[in-house]
Amino acid sequence: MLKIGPYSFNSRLLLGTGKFPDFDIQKEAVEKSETEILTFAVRRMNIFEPEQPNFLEKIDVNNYTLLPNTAGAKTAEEAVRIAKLAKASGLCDMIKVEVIGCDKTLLPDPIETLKASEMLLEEGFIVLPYTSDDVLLAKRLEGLGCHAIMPGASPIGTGLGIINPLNIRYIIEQSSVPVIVDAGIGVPSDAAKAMELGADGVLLNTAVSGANDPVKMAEAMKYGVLAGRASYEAGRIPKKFNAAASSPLEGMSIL
Ligand SMILES: CC(=O)[C@@H](O)[C@H](O)COP(=O)(O)O
Repeated sequence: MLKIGPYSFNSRLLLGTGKFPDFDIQKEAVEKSETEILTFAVRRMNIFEPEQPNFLEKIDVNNYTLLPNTAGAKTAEEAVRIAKLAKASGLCDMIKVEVIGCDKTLLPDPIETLKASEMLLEEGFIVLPYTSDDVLLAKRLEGLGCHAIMPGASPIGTGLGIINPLNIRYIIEQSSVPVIVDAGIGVPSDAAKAMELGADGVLLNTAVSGANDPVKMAEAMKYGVLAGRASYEAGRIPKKFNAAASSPLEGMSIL
């Protein structure tokens, strides 16, 4: 079970909803992924204009927990404004804090992310900040009371996978709240790697929406997350630098 604040989920895969070729493929991919949490940019939603086109229109949103995110915010104040808008429109009280500090790298602004998280916690939100893989910043965010920490594997949309597994491992080891590796996942083995490191979940979007076959990739990601989690729970063998026969012959007579 993935537990975030008062919420529990069976699936550990969180899926972004943007950039799909069309709404039918989006719907099918979401279903195949078996995700229970969908994230979307509040700014892209016509939340106060139900008659306008809705980019989740094909999805039965009652079957999912919607995780609004503050994409587009460049300051803490903007992020808080977006989060309040989401709450006012009746969306879930969970918020993914995304305050981008650089248009080229799309890396999160650490200071504004920290500020926004603090302000949103004071407002009673369930706060999930998207952060870099900075170990000390992750600790500071947890110290504020954030309900989960979402370190990036690599910059959004790059599909480069986990650039710094050691930092992700440190963040996981020190954290007493769920760690969800977010952004930069390219293939299911990246998602599996995150889970093998001990992540509680993985959030991804582009790897599925941009795949040649998004529906098949959504299913593959589901298995990647499941395999990685099972491997983590099973406990891997230690890495060794000396070979050890898989079928030891000691004590056996050679024919
Ligand atoms: C959808 C969302 O929240 C993105 O900002 C997220 O970080 C996913 O990144 P990828 O598209 O690289 O998976």
